[in-house]
Amino acid sequence: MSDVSRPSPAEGRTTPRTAAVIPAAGRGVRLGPGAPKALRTLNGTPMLIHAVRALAASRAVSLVVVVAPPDGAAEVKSLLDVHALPERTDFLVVPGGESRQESVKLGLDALPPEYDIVLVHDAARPLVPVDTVDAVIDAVREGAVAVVPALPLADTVKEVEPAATPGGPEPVVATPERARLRAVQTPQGFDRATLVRAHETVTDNVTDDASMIEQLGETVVAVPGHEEAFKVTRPLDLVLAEAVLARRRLNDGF
Ligand SMILES: Nc1ccn([C@@H]2O[C@H](COP(=O)(O)OP(=O)(O)OP(=O)(O)O)[C@@H](O)[C@H]2O)c(=O)n1
Ligand SMILES: C[C@](O)(CO)[C@H](O)COP(=O)(O)O
Repeated sequence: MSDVSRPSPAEGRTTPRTAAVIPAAGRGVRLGPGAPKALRTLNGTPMLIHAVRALAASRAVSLVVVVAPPDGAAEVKSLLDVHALPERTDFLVVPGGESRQESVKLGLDALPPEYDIVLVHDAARPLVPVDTVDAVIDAVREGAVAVVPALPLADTVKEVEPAATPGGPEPVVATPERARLRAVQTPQGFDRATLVRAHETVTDNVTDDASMIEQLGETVVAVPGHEEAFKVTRPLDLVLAEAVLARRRLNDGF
């Protein structure tokens, strides 16, 4: 295991530059038939635009790389052109791949050299609050090589064996201690060089980037996540996302 500390800004370096990679190339099979998930709308605005705005709301993020559905890069570029986005932020669009992991790698490959910190954020988590984004960036700036926002679980979790017949009962084999479990969200934040090394060396299919860092033997730390950073995965999540947006409009007074 290597040392997780890197020189921090306080130790004399200039503040490292931060870019965000937003994988948005998934189909959204669990959401049901329709356009690719990132292009479906919430309160009339594509989910991807909500996610881009959420990341660009952080003053630390100066570049957002959107990884578009493979045949949808032109459509994503025009969406970024027509929706209001902060002028201080640069945007790049690249076509994605077959898996989330491949899409993130394609986004990383497009990053200009001057970025030292990389956030990876699901387009499917359109409502992450800026405070959560900033908490992740701060933890990386303070020296962690990999940071995940995480929440305690409300349900008890069981480990099961596969069912003997599809849809049949699954034998329960273990009940992990819930107090030590966390549900992890995005954006996950990384020292860029470590994340690139992980994507170049880990060949297993994994469901998040931080687990690739764990496979390198590096330390991943968790910071508090946020309920509103939930992932839009199934149809009911769309209802929840619309409700969160309605509450925000009410709170903002318009
Ligand atoms: N080939 C892929 C697959 C997924 N993603 C992105 O990874 C994020 C998390 O994935 P998930 O929620 O599983 O999205 P989908 O793969 O679209 O969902 P499903 O598995 O239901 O098809 C999403 O923003 C999705 O667009 C991606 O960029 N490229
Ligand atoms: C990266 C992630 O959002 C962390 O919880 C999650 O693992 C993505 O999983 P998916 O099945 O690809 O949506």
